[in-house]
Amino acid sequence: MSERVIEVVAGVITDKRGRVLLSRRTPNRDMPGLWEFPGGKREHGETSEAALARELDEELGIRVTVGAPLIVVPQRYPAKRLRLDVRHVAHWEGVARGREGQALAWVAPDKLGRYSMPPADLPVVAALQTPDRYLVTPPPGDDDAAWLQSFDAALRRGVRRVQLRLPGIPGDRQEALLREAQIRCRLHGAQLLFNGPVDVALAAGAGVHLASAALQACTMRPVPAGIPLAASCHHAGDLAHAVAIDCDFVVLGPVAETASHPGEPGIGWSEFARLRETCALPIYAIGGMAPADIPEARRHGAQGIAAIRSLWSPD
Ligand SMILES: Nc1nc2c([nH]c(=O)n2[C@@H]2O[C@H](COP(=O)(O)OP(=O)(O)OP(=O)(O)O)[C@@H](O)[C@H]2O)c(=O)[nH]1
Ligand SMILES: [Mg+2]
Repeated sequence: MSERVIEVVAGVITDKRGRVLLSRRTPNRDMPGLWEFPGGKREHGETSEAALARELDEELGIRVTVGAPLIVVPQRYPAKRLRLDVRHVAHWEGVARGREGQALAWVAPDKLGRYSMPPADLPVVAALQTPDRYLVTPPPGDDDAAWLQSFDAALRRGVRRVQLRLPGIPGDRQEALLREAQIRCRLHGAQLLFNGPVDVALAAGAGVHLASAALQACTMRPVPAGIPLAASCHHAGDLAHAVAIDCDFVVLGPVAETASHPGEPGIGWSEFARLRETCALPIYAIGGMAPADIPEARRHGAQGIAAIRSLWSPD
């Protein structure tokens, strides 16, 4: 698809209580009735900051200082392509009101999911609500106690989402490690997803991470809503299938070359962003990724990074 990409900039405006401002699209525009982050199209020659300040004045009557970037979402809709550049608003002055007749709502971040929003906003909401890094566990070797100590250390360093992946480990040992990992995740308020049999994951109170073959074998969501479901994706077909079975998020890659597959180049950021356009899910970039890559990942529409080495034992 080669048609022009519409550049849109939107703001995350928060009040003193941490609530986020949403604005409702009016009946005379596309996607009427959906809630969105206030903002609009960047004009020719305008910087993103200037465009956002202008739009927020026109639409809400407030004067703003644009803050840190949150995420840039490349998104393809049936009749157009856009790049939604979302910025935090660092400071604002005035009284926000719907100057174009639109309804406004101040929404607590954990309630954003209750508002129907355009597909491009799903990754934005995920970026506000959920972790920017997803640890994939390395195999335990022959020392489970040492492995669990490293697991604890990763949680202490701030990991809050974990895929437990233990290839080649016998079932009973795997289940014991899963139980121990779940105890530790609960202590730290972290989310655990098991890359293994669904019944074993559910019995341990964990979510499910589907390897790409397991994803393709699923014809419907294998766990109830409320139990986290993720999948590993390598191409557009995987992403479409993940959407069809209603995954909560996915990982996509390899983006760069990895230590485990030397000599195999990754898909790179532009291909990542191209694949990202087609699907409205939070997507972690995997393959040679480290926390230092998170800003770049966010600029290409990723939720953040998924990694083994760099999140398990940082140098
Ligand atoms: N402002 C904003 N636009 C979004 C979001 N999500 C999203 O898909 N869009 C899409 O991005 C485009 C932005 O258009 P807009 O209608 O706000 O543009 P605008 O303020 O310049 O208005 P105008 O072109 O009607 O004068 C629309 O196609 C809109 O559906 C979002 O969170 N905020
Ligand atoms: Mg607008």
